[in-house]
Amino acid sequence: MTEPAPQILIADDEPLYRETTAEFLREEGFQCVCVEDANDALDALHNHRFDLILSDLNMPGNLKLELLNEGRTKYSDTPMIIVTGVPSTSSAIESVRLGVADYLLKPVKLDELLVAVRRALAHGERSLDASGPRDGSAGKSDAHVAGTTDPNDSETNARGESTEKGKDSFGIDVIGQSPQMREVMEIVDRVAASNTSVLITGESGTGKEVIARAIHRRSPRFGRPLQVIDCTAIPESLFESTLFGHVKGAFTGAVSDQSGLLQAADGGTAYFDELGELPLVSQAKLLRVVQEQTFTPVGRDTVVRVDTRFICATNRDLQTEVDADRFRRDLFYRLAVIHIALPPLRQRQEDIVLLAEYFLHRLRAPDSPALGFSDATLDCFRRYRWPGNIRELRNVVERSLTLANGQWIEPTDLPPTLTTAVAEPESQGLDDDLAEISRDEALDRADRAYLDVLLQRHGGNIAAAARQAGLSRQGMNKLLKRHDIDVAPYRK
Ligand SMILES: Nc1ncnc2c1ncn2[C@@H]1O[C@H](COP(=O)(O)OP(=O)(O)OP(=O)(O)O)[C@@H](O)[C@H]1O
Repeated sequence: MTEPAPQILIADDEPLYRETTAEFLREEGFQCVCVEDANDALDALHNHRFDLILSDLNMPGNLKLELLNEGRTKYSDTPMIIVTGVPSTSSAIESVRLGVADYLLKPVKLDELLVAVRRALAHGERSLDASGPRDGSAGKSDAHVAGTTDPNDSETNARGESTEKGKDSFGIDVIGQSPQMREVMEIVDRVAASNTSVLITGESGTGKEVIARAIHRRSPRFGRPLQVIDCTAIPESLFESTLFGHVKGAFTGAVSDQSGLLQAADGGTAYFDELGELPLVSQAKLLRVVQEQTFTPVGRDTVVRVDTRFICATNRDLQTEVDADRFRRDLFYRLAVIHIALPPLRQRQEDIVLLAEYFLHRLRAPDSPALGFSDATLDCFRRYRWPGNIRELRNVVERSLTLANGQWIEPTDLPPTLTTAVAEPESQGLDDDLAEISRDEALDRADRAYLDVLLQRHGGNIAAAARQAGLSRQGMNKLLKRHDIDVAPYRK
């Protein structure tokens, strides 16, 4: 017997969009019902069970996002995809808070829409079939949604996912159309369901955490926490108590029993950020957990068993670290079963403008005069080297939105360091003898020259330089260390 075609409710006040979407989805084997405003949509939902709601935001009867609110509360089993031509940060956040399956921007490419529809439907089925996520958020869909309740929430969200302060929490997970990113996403889709350890490498700001979250969201572990563990933030002496927990009195200052971060990741995913910075002593302790999925809290003599998937990230070349005996070979092989190498943004030309537009739509205040980027600005974006990668691009867009007072964001609205670097390629430290050196060396020189200009501009102020470069302070410190740059002379 053939399965009945999934039924989709399309709510949109643009007749052309509504009808072409319905026609396309019907050709793909779905049944569609079209309505032109939120009231009709709510009536339809009241009278009929749909498998998916595809809804515009700006349409009659939806001024206060009534359809979104009621759709997600009364009909929470029915996944919902928002397709909007007028995105706003608040509506995106509200959509994410309410657990929409996807938040797409018009014009939507039909193949993208199809992927989103299939994914939402698949998840909707899973939510109904399964007993539901262990945290009780049954019925909510995942797909492209980060599931963050508050963009500034630095603790854990409703599903127990740790979220990092200041991270992109709009809800869309991975933006990218370049062949490299398509390949990455294919791996993500293939590995998500398994328990295999994944190592993600790439320069700072290339989206390693975004990819880790994408894997977690597509895995059966979704609904359980994704616990972010920043290896640089744990002092060697506190590694065991932080990760494994301790009992009261185990050491001076242990005033009560405390469970560790790995306990919090039980059933879910542990994301070890900056793995390459982990001291050898701590590496040995981590190896045991990865191998045996057990650990002993400090001061206890019984072991605790956990069921955790390990995803690790680093911007170091771990193989080189292994060869130099700075990283344990056995741990490396355990953790790098699957290796995802994220290319720097400058090597994903197709994604630069896409991401810039994405951030513009996401960050733009409703009353901002800026509608888009001028051609000259897009040209700068394409030619710039983006040492801080996607994080830097996001910061540049955010800054330019604050400065822009016309319809188009112009190069004058961009940070001067960016326009200068684009205008004077020689200031990037590239010599005539380029052909004589390796590409890595050329990129290294450019990076050093960039840091030199940056530190001069900011008088050696690391925090300000990091902000400008779109790096975290820690990331900047690491970069300076890698290039052996002393900031003291810049401060004079
Ligand atoms: N493909 C993407 N689509 C949309 N946003 C992205 C993408 N990749 C990265 N970002 C955004 O760029 C910023 C940096 O991403 P992320 O923190 O994942 O990078 P990272 O490689 O883990 O950085 P670090 O090495 O410094 O920890 C975040 O705001 C993130 O949301």
